[in-house]
Amino acid sequence: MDYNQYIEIVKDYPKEGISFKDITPLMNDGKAFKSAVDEIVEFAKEKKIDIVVGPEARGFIVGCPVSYALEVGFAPVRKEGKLPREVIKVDYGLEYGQNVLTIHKDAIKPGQRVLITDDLLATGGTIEATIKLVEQLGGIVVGCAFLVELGYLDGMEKLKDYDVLTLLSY
Ligand SMILES: O=P(O)(O)OC[C@H]1O[C@H](OP(=O)(O)OP(=O)(O)O)[C@H](O)[C@@H]1O
Ligand SMILES: Nc1ncnc2[nH]cnc12
Repeated sequence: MDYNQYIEIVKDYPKEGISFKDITPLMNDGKAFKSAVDEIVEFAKEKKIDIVVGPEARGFIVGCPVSYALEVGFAPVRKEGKLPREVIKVDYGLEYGQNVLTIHKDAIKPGQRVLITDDLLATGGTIEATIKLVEQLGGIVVGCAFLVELGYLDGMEKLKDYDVLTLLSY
């Protein structure tokens, strides 16, 4: 499916100079959303995934239906201060800021095969931080899947050693 028509581009949001790719129209359309989730599930099917990991907040939207379809669990990666039990954390930068991501220490067992999902790959700061968290816990990242990739930024460079699926590129 061509997902291009389901992405709204918003100029200068959230900061001047940023061309924001709004994925909410894609989620609003049942057929397009299902098709996108199905493509990620197909990508993941042969990888023997044990658990899906997604970063807050839009990574949850993509990751949860994928984990449901694969019949595996989902582990949330959240911004600092949001997870209630013992966490490990990583600092990271993104297209419009700086932040800290965390994961519960017991979210992933050593040796588990992990699929990471997010809505969009921009600078790659978020995915890089998420990979670090998973690998620090002993997880094996066997795939990363995104709805959208911003090819004019160098996020993909950070994923050279990983198997990556993106459904739409700008
Ligand atoms: O490749 P990067 O430069 O790291 O950018 C991509 C990330 O930025 C957005 O999340 P954001 O941190 O804005 O949070 P949100 O999902 O809560 O809106 C998006 O959902 C990705 O996770
Ligand atoms: N340009 C962009 N559009 C939507 N989400 C983003 N996350 C980081 N950069 C983004």
